[in-house]
Amino acid sequence: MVSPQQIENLQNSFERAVRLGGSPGAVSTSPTQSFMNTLPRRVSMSKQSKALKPFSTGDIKILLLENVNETAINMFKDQGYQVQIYKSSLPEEELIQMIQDVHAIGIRSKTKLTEKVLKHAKNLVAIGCFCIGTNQVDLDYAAKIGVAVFNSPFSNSRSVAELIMAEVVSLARQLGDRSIELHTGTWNKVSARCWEVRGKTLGIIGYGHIGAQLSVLAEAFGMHVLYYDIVTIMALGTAKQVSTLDELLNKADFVTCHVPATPDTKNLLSAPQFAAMKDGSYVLNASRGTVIDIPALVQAIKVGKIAGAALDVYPNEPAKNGAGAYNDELNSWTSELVSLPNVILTPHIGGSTEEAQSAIGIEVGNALSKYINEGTSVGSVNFPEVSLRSLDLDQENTVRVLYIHHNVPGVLKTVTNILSNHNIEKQFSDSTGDIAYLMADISNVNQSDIKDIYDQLHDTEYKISIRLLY
Ligand SMILES: NC(=O)c1ccc[n+]([C@@H]2O[C@H](COP(=O)([O-])OP(=O)(O)OC[C@H]3O[C@@H](n4cnc5c(N)ncnc54)[C@H](O)[C@@H]3O)[C@@H](O)[C@H]2O)c1
Ligand SMILES: O=C(O)CC[C@@H](O)C(=O)O
Repeated sequence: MVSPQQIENLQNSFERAVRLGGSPGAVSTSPTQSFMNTLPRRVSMSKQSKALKPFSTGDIKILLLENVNETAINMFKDQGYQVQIYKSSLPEEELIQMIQDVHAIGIRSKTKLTEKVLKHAKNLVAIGCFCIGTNQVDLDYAAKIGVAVFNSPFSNSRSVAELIMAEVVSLARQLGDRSIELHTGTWNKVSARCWEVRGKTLGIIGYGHIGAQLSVLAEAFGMHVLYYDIVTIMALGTAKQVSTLDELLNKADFVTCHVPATPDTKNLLSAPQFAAMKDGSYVLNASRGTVIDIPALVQAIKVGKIAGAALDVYPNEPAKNGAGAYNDELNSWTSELVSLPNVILTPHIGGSTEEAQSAIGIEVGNALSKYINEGTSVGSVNFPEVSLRSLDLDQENTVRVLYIHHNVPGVLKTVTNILSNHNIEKQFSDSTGDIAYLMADISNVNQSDIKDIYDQLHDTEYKISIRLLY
């Protein structure tokens, strides 16, 4: 039960935050309604935590592109952030304009956050990829300018695995072709080269979140599962890891790709790999468009080596939905591909289910909010993962220092010197490559000290960016 006194204490702490407003890098505000709604949960903890809610959240600008789910939109709006929403991605020039003054940007797989684009982001602290893949972001450059990138590593894995299973059955039964024929009035009741999947072998390239999930579903269909991965991974069920890609290609009836887009996976399946596959086998790709050499696949289908394919991803994909968007201008081989029999083409919908999108919205929305409000970088894909336990409610005049810097000797000594007039209650520092991130809670800080601390940290040689939260 929350006592009136407890609530009053909490409100007082926010009023104090409002009074501290105007310090560099952070201004304060009263708590938002959503935050107040969580009061009973927060204050019933045995040791009362002071949730940092340091900014004037009304000043935080978030740009959301590519139809990011409403779970995230609502979360940001509830916190009082200014949220700008677009259903599609933006052309580069427009993106450069829009990114200039936002504090966070949320994207999916289409928006390319290149060095050229990120150079124009003056206030950006975080990027949320509302998906699994992060190859659309220049992660190293983002880290170099102190921008943390978050994603949702497995919220849509099941959706992709289910789609692949559906496609395995559909390819085996030539379902796409039968459906198109009937839509145009042709009755074509055939069984030639239509198969059950029971007893057939599924070859999974990349046995991560999706590959492993798929393995379980395939075995439930009575399939044998082989997988190839660059690391040794424990098999689920009776699946077997093979030691070479060729072994998998030689033995599988269906080959499906679930690897990230990396230089090593570019054209992982090309003419030699199709040649190594069994006659009449099938190819599926719901990973990234660069993983399969599509012109080589077209050839392998034309000569009858490959009996069908299901593709969800392409080297170039349209920026938005619409008729005529998928054409030869986008990828020169489009007309040839669409004219082939038993080829299922989907518009990058592997992770597009209500369940997945809603879960991704919550996960990435939470990660961005925690990073903006508290500096917690846990889950970041390009940044040291740093977190400190919350401040206690009764910790007056405590400031959280977030200091991102180049990972060179002597920096911590300099920073500790600057903070040494105050009590460093706790601190945590970690580094990844050249980027290091220090989080420290310092107490006994008067309002008048804050600007001074900020200025001194700002003048340090190896700083990348600083935020002070209170
Ligand atoms: N179509 C969609 O809508 C959709 C949805 C989600 C994910 N994806 C894509 O699927 C990819 C895989 O997703 P995941 O969640 O399973 O990723 P994951 O990171 O959990 O698993 C990837 C696996 O691939 C392995 N791997 C990496 N390079 C390899 C190589 N050269 N050869 C063999 N194995 C290699 C890794 O060791 C890892 O086990 C993502 O990177 C993303 O690009 C697409
Ligand atoms: O939703 C998207 O745009 C991307 C889905 C998928 O490719 C992912 O990486 O999670």
